[in-house]
Amino acid sequence: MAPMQRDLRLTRVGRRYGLRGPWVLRGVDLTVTPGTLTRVEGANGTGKSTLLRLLAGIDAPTEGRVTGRPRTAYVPERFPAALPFTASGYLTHLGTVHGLSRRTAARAAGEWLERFGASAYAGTPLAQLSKGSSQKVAVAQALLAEPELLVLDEAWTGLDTGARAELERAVAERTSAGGAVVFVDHDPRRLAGAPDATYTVADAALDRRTEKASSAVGPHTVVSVQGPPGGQLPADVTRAVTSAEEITPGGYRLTVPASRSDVVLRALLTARPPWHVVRVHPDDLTPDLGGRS
Ligand SMILES: Nc1ncnc2c1ncn2[C@@H]1O[C@H](COP(=O)(O)OP(=O)(O)OP(=O)(O)O)[C@@H](O)[C@H]1O
Repeated sequence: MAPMQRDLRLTRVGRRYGLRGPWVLRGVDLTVTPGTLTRVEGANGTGKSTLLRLLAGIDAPTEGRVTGRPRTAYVPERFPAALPFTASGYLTHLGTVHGLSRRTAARAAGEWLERFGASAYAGTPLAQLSKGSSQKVAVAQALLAEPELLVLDEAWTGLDTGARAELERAVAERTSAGGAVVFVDHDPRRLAGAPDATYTVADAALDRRTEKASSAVGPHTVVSVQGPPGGQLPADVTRAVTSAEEITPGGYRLTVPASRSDVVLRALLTARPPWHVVRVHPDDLTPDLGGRS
């Protein structure tokens, strides 16, 4: 499956509804990088869904530019359930729209319904599904597309515990595969600690929370690795490290928060081809940036 190729970028983006409507968003600059997870927060009615629709490409800005559009899938806050399809018929249809053969699409539809514990409703017309079950179909249609960018607007709402966990897993799979995920969720514990960036929408603007603060302090480990000259570090590694310094062609010195060293080592060793881990040692030289170590 193809990773996202380049950054999606909003430049001085503004959106208002109607000619004289108030600016819901104005002067928004935002870059979404391949392999990253981005959280968007904000009080009710501040413009989170508006921002997500712009990112998903289903709405256009009133002013400003959007560049680098990846292949995108979107789970809207409200899923249009009144379509004349069964759950599996709908997913299979969408799979073929995404270029899958009918047979492959039907198999993928079945697999996603099973992952979300919705196999029993495969043959049920969408209009007869409960809210939670139709939410599972909304999520499955987005994941089925194996998108480069996945945009989730309150996608966990209405899902049962098992399906909620499954969606968190699917998000991690997308970012590991080099895709990007942007989400809004009212539960602050949703994917806590995982986002690479968190933005708050307020007063039509976007504030970036100082992120990676927790990774800049505390104990670090230095990992020396060797890959092929010109080889790209796996996306999971780039996401987790505090710094990556190329010392020789293909030879990197990675400074990794100790809490993430397992993740980094696993990603290096399971990469194809795997990276050679030359040395792992605690870093005594990392400046203490205010945290106690
Ligand atoms: N299609 C539309 N037409 C007119 N106004 C709209 C439209 N969509 C959103 N708005 C207005 O834009 C503002 C921001 O709405 P938006 O749905 O983006 O906020 P939100 O932060 O997602 O809200 P919530 O947390 O309640 O879902 C609101 O004042 C809303 O009424």
